[in-house]
Amino acid sequence: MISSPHKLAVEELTVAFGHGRRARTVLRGVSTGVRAGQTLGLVGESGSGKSTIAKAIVGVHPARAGRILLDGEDLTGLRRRELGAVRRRVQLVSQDPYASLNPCMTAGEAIAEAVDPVRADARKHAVTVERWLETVALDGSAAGRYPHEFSGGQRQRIAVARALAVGPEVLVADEITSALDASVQAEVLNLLEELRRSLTLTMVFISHDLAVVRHVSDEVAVLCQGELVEQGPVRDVYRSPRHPYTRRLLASVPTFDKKEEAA
Ligand SMILES: Nc1ncnc2c1ncn2[C@@H]1O[C@H](COP(=O)(O)OP(=O)(O)OP(=O)(O)O)[C@@H](O)[C@H]1O
Repeated sequence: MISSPHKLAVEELTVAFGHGRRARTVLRGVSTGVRAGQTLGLVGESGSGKSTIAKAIVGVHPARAGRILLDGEDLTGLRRRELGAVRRRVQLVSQDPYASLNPCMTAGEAIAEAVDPVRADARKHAVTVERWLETVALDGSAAGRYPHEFSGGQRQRIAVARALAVGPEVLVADEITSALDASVQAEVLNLLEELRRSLTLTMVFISHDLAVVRHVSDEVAVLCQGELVEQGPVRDVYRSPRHPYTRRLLASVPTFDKKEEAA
């Protein structure tokens, strides 16, 4: 165990795809972290490696080098059997809820499976399923419907409910509102914020929308071509970015003038 101020820490993480001469390094020695109960915003242009970090954190992409620490415990070194329990403590919700929701499972079955992977019976877990659906402001009747029978915003709510039903300590939200209309986006974000507070979740919030990131995050980390160039309290980074890349990124959003940040 390593003592760290972070609930979740990423240390010198390198991720590459392919092998030999075809290998392509997508993340190069990235170090970042988020304190318990806080939200870390992760920003960077398209292709900078944000989703790759998210997937590496939940073990979808193996680390070529570096460590991912949860409460000081290195997840990259765990054996398969140990990994199962630990993985439940960190859940990923991504932009496309179809990626996290099985199209052949009803919302109720998906949530029941999250609660109890061994006996994923929606009827057995009906009360819990209904409670989770209500938590994300959906009607209990949603339990019997399939992902394609919901709107994009509703699907995203079910994906959030499914992830939270697992009982995670850390939620990694990867562009979860990008595909939604502005009004639905606000609803999902408000819901997420309420849940984060009530469940004292630690969150990694990935988005290309700098306004949304500023709204939800305590700290922000800036990724540029697979390298982390800056991290700090969100207000400081937005008000006085140190790295030229961060300055360029913020300058590309016209609403971020100094007056607004100073207010
Ligand atoms: N499974 C994969 N195999 C090969 N290359 C990949 C794979 N996944 C991602 N990449 C590459 O890694 C780089 C970073 O991709 P990633 O999806 O992490 O970026 P991102 O910052 O999340 O982008 P966006 O904002 O567009 O989602 C891209 O160049 C992408 O093509």
